[in-house]
Amino acid sequence: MDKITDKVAALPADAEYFSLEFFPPKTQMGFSNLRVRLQRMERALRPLFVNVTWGAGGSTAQKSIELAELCQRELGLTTCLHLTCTNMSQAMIDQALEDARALGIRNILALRGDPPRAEYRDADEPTGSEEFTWAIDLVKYIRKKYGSYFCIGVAAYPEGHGDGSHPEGQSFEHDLPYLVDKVQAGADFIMTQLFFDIKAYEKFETTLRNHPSGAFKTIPILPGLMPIQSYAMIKRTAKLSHAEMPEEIMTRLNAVKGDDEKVKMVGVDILSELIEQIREIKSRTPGPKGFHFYTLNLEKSISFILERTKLIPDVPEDEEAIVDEPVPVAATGQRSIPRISVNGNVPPRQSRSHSRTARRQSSVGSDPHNRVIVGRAATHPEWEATSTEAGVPAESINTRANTLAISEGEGALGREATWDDFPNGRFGDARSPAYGEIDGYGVSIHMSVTQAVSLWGHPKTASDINDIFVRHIRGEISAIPWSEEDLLPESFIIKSSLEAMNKKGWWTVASQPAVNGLPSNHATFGWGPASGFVFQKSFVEFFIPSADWKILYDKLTSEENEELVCFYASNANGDFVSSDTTGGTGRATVNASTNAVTWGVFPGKEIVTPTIIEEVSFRAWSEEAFDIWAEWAKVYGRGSDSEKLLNEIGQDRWLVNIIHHDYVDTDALWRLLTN
Ligand SMILES: Cc1cc2nc3c(=O)[nH]c(=O)nc-3n(C[C@H](O)[C@H](O)[C@H](O)COP(=O)(O)OP(=O)(O)OC[C@H]3O[C@@H](n4cnc5c(N)ncnc54)[C@H](O)[C@@H]3O)c2cc1C
Ligand SMILES: NC(=O)c1ccc[n+]([C@@H]2O[C@H](COP(=O)([O-])OP(=O)(O)OC[C@H]3O[C@@H](n4cnc5c(N)ncnc54)[C@H](O)[C@@H]3O)[C@@H](O)[C@H]2O)c1
Repeated sequence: MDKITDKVAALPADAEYFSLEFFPPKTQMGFSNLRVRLQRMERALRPLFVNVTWGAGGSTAQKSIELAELCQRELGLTTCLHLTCTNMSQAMIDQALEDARALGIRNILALRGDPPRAEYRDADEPTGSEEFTWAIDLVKYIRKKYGSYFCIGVAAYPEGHGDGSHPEGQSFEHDLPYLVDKVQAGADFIMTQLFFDIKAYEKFETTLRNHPSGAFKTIPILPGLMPIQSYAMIKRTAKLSHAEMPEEIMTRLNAVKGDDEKVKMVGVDILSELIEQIREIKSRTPGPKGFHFYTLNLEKSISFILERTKLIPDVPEDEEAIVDEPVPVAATGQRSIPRISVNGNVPPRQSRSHSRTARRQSSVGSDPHNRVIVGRAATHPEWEATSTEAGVPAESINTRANTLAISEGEGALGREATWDDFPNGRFGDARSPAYGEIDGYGVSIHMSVTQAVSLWGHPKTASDINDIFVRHIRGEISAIPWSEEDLLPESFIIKSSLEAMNKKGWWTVASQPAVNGLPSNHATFGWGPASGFVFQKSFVEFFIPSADWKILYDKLTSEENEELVCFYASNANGDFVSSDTTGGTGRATVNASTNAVTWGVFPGKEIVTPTIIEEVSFRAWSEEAFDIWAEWAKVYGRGSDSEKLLNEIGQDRWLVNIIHHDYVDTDALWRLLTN
């Protein structure tokens, strides 16, 4: 029984169940580490099913299928594959559905993805192919082609969908008729966008359940919930998802915002309370009650929340003795999809008890406040073993392990689970399964054509692009395709240097100024626990024309500078060069460098290094950074001047990241680059 609706129907009427969403990790090490994490989570948390995300436009197609294969076939988890339908060819959709079927996957979350860039879809399509403009087109297509083989889910938005699809603005009322259509076209269940505003959710579920069409009377509706992993992350994600953060929640988060560990703990409280409130709303409709969690590939917060709210189902006595026989899969990177029959030869799993009255009692309690051991060195068995497996020399891992402080604690997952303190952002820990993603939906400029054009116009020359970057530095436009937000206040002190770089066509996408020992409660630079001191090395990441890069490279590798800077650079063809690989200037080639560029010293703790720049994370990010040129180009019509310009520019640039080691001379990097 692998269709979600069959599994839900088999549950007792008072049962609760939940699903966990994962995205394909960005690095090989992340994938290996996710495998171990998934095994742990599946055994300890027992989700009814798991979701695997799909990069908009098919950007993660192969990796998503690989992860779905791991979940469904190796771990035997009921898996729901997300699939988008815009900005990709019908052949890709067909391939994904065939792959899913071959793997024994019976559930698809049918999504639109990014707003369609219409002219791109038609280009490589044979005439007579399907039109995919909205998610409903995919729902209909799957039903037409596969009948009832797949159980189909669709997305819904308690606070309205917010990408500018509706000229009237964003609201649930605008979306409602289209949601009715999606369900009437054959959707079997609904999963919602993340939200924190319980009133909005109450209105959403009540309106659906009482809708005169009767379309939503009994359909499973799974509210989407995102554990709060860090203050900056949740604010960014809520903004991207157009989810309102109620004042009461913000007040609680603001009170602890400088201290990541406290933010996570308050986050567990907030989510647990939200679940209680949802329970009250759901109690008005008979039948099992489901919850969906956006895990962002992280494990600790979610396990505390599930334990606290007693959502983890009990293990029925007759299942205690069952040993799951994993189905072998190919190693990561060597994709092999066994062509098995439609019904698959995957051993059926025993049904599990999801009754509210038969919940597992935690052996360790459920209060994270008592169980977080702060600041232990991250000699984490999971990281070490699997990172070595992923090809990283043990020696370099140990160096990292000694400097990285990951808070460990127990809980449903046991001592092996980790918080992954700083996985996100481009300069987080590339070994973490969660590294480098904010939603798991792949490369995207996260906006409609109309919004993109209103921000960036129709650039026709490189100097138009200089203007866009300069205006972002000045705060005159709120985003560039590589950075969806205004600059942080910390960038203000290097604004004139950044402006000077962008004016000469060195387009900056990220940076930080040097800091030499400011108090951890400093208004602009402070972070971490009280009474500490924080430090930063200056760095800047930017696109530079090939011709300029040749000159700058010589400068960086000159005798005068080579000991003072580290750099990483790559282009759209994947050529890579770094200060580790230069040789030639007297310095022997050394092991891959690891640059802690932000660190903090706190009473009673080892040094904490939240931001690290190294080759593996730079390479993973730079591939995406170049894809973003192509994403931006798609905003404009095929063959248009802007499209041509952006595609050409993407080809002629290098992306360079330069770190200056002299953090005491806070102006050193900027003198080097602007003189
Ligand atoms: C649970 C969940 C999981 C997700 N997973 C992924 C993922 O893995 N990968 C990814 O890239 N994205 C994912 N997304 C994001 C999703 O792709 C985007 O939100 C996308 O912009 C809309 O997708 P949809 O399926 O809701 O689209 P649709 O149902 O097509 O709706 C999009 C908007 O268009 C409107 N609309 C629909 N039909 C019409 C019509 N005929 N005429 C006019 N307006 C219409 C709707 O009201 C809505 O405002 C997910 C979202 C959710 C909630
Ligand atoms: N695709 C990915 O893998 C990925 C991963 C992480 C972040 N991002 C995106 O990249 C952006 C940066 O994320 P982050 O977490 O690494 O860093 P961040 O947003 O914390 O920014 C890092 C620093 O760069 C500065 N900065 C921002 N824009 C700049 C610009 N145009 N020029 C110079 N400096 C600038 C900021 O003020 C800040 O000091 C975000 O928009 C994020 O969504 C993408």
